[in-house]
Amino acid sequence: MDKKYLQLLAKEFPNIDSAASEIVNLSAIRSLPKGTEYFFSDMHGEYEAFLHMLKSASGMIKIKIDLTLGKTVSSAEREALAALIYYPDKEQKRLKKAGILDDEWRRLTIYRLILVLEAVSAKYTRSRVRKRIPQDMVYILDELLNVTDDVIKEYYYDEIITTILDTGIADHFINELCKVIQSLAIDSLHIIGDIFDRGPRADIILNELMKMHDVDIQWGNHDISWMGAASGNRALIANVIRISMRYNNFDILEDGYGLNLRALAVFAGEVYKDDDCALFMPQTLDDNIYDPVDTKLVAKMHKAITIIQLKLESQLIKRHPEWEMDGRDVFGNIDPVNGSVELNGVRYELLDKNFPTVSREDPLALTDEENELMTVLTNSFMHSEKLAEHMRFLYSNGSMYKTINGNLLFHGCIPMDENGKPLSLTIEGEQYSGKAMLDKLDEVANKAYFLHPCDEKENSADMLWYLWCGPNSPLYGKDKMAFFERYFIEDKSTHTENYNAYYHFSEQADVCRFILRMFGLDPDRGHIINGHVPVRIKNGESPVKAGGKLFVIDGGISKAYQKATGIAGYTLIYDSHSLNLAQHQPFIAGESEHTPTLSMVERLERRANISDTDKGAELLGKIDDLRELLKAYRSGTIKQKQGRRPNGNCII
Ligand SMILES: O=P(O)(O)OC[C@H]1O[C@](O)(COP(=O)(O)O)[C@@H](O)[C@@H]1O
Ligand SMILES: [Mn+2]
Repeated sequence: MDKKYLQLLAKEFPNIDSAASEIVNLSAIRSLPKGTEYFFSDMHGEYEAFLHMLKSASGMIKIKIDLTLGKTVSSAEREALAALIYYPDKEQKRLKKAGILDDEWRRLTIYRLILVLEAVSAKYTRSRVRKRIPQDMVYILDELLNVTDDVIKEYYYDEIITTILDTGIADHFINELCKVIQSLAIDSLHIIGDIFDRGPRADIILNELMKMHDVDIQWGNHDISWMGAASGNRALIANVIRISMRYNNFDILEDGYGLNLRALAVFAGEVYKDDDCALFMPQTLDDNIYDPVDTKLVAKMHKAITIIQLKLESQLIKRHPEWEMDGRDVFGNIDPVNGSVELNGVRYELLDKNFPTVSREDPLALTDEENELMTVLTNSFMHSEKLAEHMRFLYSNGSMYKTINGNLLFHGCIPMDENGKPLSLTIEGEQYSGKAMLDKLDEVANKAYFLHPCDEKENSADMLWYLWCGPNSPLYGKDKMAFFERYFIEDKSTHTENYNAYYHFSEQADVCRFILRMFGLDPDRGHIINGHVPVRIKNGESPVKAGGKLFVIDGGISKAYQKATGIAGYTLIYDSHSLNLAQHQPFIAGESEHTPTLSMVERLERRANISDTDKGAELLGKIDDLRELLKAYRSGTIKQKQGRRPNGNCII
């Protein structure tokens, strides 16, 4: 082994004792049960429902409460304890008002919470639990959790709880205990894309995700659209604003990201003064709390930004003939004077014929005012600190796909032709397909955001628009995005969007096995986990496909899609025994009981330990390195130093 590397390692483990004891530690960690992984997708800004899923660990905390206290505590009290764990601040305030918060309640509650904490932390190392506990509580909780003698334990508990009550810190202590339970219940979190759009506050979801210890994101088409907007792509800036207007979402833009929409309001109010913009009335799923805007004005803003988007999209399509998207150059084929468009050789009359900013000679050109407006909006996007912070997080914790613990995670599809062969895409002049396509697109996505202004940055950001809606985009996976047709054309046959052949082929286990192998995974053990396509349970569809090789977990957390799916989302939960699906019912704020229906989709042949996970393989690599270091110390190739390892040995 490289001597330089061993010398670096020797700085951390300066002698035989410290290296050997680290080997023992790591080996012990590898033999613990694997932590519980949670998979979510398609949250689409529904922060209240999603936060509830996080806080309750999608029903797993309630299960632990029932297992621990089911025999001695009534079901109403167990439910109340669950509500306290999920919303400790709010619940304590409510109980105080109701006059329930006395010392007896506090004593009982602390005792019960410690039992639940014991249950959720049972499979973690002591050091890992300590890391999740706030500094001022580490000592007390460590003591409480680790007394083993039952007689001493009872006495000890009483003593410590009495002191907590005497010193007046009980309410704070209860609060923190609840948060530690929440935090330990979810070991790692995988988000299979589409955090943004439709629902009210994707920014609040991101704030919450940024607090989690171990989270990864596989970008969805809606996330990439925001990433492209934040990279300065004007078509995508128009797109994210259009979708916000369509759902009457001002709070995320103005309150969440401080993006100023005044210029758009003024422009739309003037240009569409005498137009009621009836086709553009917003759908209101949730009221704006901070920025209520008159819906008639929203409709004007919605139309104004849609027209700009359509012009910019046609410009993009013309700039990139390699995308072969001429068929989507709708504004290139519009007759703004008599109000019609030609699509695939058929001329359609438009439902709205008022186009004050579109000229017959050059329908794709922005007017000076539109151009100015886009400059203002672009500046606003480029200067939002909060948006930049969220985007950096999406980049640092996100990617086009992820392989983890034998599974393959991506939002949309691996684009395929009618014969099930991976389709290729021209990127930077070269053809890519399958895994290589996703790897290349990951690189392009990074260049779009992180390069300084230059042609390469701009072309990369253009590619993010393609990823949003292009026919061979692995994040989109449909032949077209028919939003123009849905606004402007009555004939519903033009509204149809056809899914890529992947969605048909991936129902076959053999195809999934082929894809898993393409990503270097074991097809016997692995699964593909996708979002993007709402699973219509009420029409008899199942999220478990291809004989259990593929899970599609878009169950409609998004309110806009709950009518179609019949439920309110899924969580896939992968613990050391099995893979389970939690099926959620619509979330109603203020109601505490939202325990989902759990069903097991696969039982593991034997309990999985950390040694069976990617982390376990990483630790094994470390153990091998340390063994080499031991050899080097014993042979004298590297000299030992006295002293201990600088910062303890809390690897996991
Ligand atoms: O229902 P909405 O919000 O108008 O969105 C419809 C559009 O969203 C899409 O379904 C893409 O969004 P998803 O990735 O959430 O499916 C398009 O195919 C479709 O044109
Ligand atoms: Mn999607």
